[in-house]
Amino acid sequence: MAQYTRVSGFVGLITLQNPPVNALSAPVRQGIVDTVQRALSDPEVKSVVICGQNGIFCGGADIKEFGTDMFGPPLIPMIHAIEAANKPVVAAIEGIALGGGLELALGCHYRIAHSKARLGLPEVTLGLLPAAGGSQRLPRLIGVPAALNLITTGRHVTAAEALQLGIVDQVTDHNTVDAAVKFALRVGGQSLDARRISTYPCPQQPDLDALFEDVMQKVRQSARGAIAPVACVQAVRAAATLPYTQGMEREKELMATLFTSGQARALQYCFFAQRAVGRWKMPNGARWDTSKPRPVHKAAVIGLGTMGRGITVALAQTGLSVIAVESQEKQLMEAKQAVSGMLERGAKRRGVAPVLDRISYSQDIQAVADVDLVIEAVFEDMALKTKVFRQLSAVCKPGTLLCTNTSALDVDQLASETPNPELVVGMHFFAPAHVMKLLEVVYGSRSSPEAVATAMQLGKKMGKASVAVGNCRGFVGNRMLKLYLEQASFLLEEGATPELVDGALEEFGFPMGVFRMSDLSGLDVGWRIRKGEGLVEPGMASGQSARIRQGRRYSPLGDLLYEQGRFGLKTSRGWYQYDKPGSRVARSDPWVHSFLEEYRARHGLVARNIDHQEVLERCLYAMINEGFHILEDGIAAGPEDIDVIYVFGFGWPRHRGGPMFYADMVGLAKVMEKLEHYHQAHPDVPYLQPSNLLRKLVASGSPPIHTWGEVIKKLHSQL
Ligand SMILES: CCCCCCCC/C=C\C/C=C/C(=O)SCCNC(=O)CCNC(=O)[C@H](O)C(C)(C)COP(=O)(O)OP(=O)(O)OC[C@H]1O[C@@H](n2cnc3c(N)ncnc32)[C@H](O)[C@@H]1OP(=O)(O)O
Repeated sequence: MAQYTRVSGFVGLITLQNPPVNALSAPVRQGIVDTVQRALSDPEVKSVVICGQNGIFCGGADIKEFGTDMFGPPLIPMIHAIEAANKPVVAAIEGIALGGGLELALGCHYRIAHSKARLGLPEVTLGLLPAAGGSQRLPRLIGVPAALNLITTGRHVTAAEALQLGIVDQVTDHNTVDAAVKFALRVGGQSLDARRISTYPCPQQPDLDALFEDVMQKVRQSARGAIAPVACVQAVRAAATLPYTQGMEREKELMATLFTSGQARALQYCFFAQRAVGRWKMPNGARWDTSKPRPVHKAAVIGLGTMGRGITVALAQTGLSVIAVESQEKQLMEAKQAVSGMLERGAKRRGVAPVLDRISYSQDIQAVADVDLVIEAVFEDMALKTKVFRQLSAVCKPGTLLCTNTSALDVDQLASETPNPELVVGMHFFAPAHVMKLLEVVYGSRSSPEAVATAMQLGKKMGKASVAVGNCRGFVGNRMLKLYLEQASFLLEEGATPELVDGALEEFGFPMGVFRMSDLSGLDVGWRIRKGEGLVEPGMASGQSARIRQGRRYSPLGDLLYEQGRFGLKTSRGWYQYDKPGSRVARSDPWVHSFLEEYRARHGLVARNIDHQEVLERCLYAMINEGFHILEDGIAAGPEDIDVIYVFGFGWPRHRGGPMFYADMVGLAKVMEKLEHYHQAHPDVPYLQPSNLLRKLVASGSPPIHTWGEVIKKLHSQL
């Protein structure tokens, strides 16, 4: 919908009306076409202003329309008609002008933005390109390098940067629509010959071929297999080398490939999944819209190891007062220095002042007496955490929320150590906690809806994708990861090398393969977790029972490397070798290859050829199958929760949507059949057996992912 009014006697004012972001749905496009026509045919009207209602210009094409039978007037002719108009059209940009919204503004003859507005062409993040002329107009307006930067990254720019780049003509701190109307009155009747961007030649660029070659190489490298960034470069190249009409043809051609691609579907799914996880619900019926979060002004962090330091930084950067507690003096001093460094570097990057004075440090847990929320981040040991929770219960004011940053331990057990278990939740951050965008908010069986709502809201304020999950060993992320890691080790036993496994996973789109990741996080970390699970005993790694533990297949390879002091990056030896401790450049290590050969010989294992496909199927399908168990158990409320966790916390390539979306894309029947095949080949790996839910979904004809909830509900009602 678009409203039309005549203002100041001579200006036709068109207001886009489609809350919340005035997306260009079919009725909005129809409204624009009709109102522009009306303004142009009214002899009293000398100029036109286009704005959006509620202080928002336009959030772009309506993403919900993609993948449906689109009707209504198409964007390109609509924007052409505006550009071709014989009366000046001014875009009054408040709030946002994104995607098709900015393309609409680029079709106008002038653009005036409010100083707080943000502009951008984020189509690439949805697996698309700015195909309503944006890829052809923007380079003509601001030059090839700047346009390439904006279009291939999808980043938003401030009004100030937009003015500097030449995207907007004027920035105002006052009422943007009033400023635009005034401007429109002034330019009414002036020639528009120099105002139609499509008629501009693209600004000359020395050595265009070298520029595009360089950009293409960089884009391909960072895209990790995503096709949209590459298509964006190709479209801008068309703008730089072809006349406008031919450039538009190329834009259309490239868009046609992207529009129906699986990657675009995956990225658009991620967009909505990211928003859906905010609408959390618990199995007991508590939900986001009926649970009120408590205000949190002052927080405490207990334990200043790597995680505690990152959490302290994240809280302080969110504007909270933080009390950081560490009982060991030396550790406290080191932490203070490290936290200050992180805050200073972060502030420098963002061009703001560091917030060092928001944090006070103490060795004494009594210092947390008046905080609203505590995040415990001590060593991953139940006895130690229990002790801390008992102390906190004695020290904190009534009603303080007690959160644990455990990555796997039982939140209910910790809650049972306190007189108010309803105030206990898990807040599972991912390292480095001030950088990584994921937070698992773990509710226990007695966590109150208010406690969950508070942790979720705090996570959102910290800029994290926060996902509410149930309590079980490893929660969602680590529970699935365990099987992925195990399969990777089994593949080494069967004949693969770390390079082969990592190569397959990196080709799939992970930023690093499982063994490079293990070297980075430290083989000692994995060893300690397995020890905590009773899987590791000294000497056991090479004994008779080495490859069967707790009644099922086990690979002691990681333990053997640990016993050799190969902890990964920190010791410059792990699954790979590194030039020096901390170096990130992984080089193949012949020692590891001989070690694997000797290991196989010792255990009578015959190496066979393993290809990339098997690596992907074994590692990913095992993890996906566990995802179905998690849904069945009600630990995650829906597949979106699992997918957001994997995309934001585990480097799952966003253009593949997350593990559960990927399973849907591959086909549930195929995933099930492969799991059955691998389970038959490895009967000592029980988790390769397809889950009930997967079987049920396949039996119901593999319904699309957004309807799995109904099958899950039915399954629960039968239990
Ligand atoms: C064969 C070829 C066929 C060719 C067909 C051609 C058609 C296309 C032609 C041209 C290309 C143009 C493409 C585009 O424009 S793609 C869209 C580009 N725009 C964006 O990517 C913006 C996406 N939105 C955001 O980034 C943010 O939502 C925000 C910054 C606008 C606002 O952020 P915030 O205030 O944090 O609110 P939410 O993110 O929570 O959003 C609120 C609510 O609004 C929904 N929403 C947002 N943007 C859109 C949109 N563009 N379309 C539909 N819905 C949108 C969002 O989903 C939230 O709702 P909820 O999911 O129900 O919570």
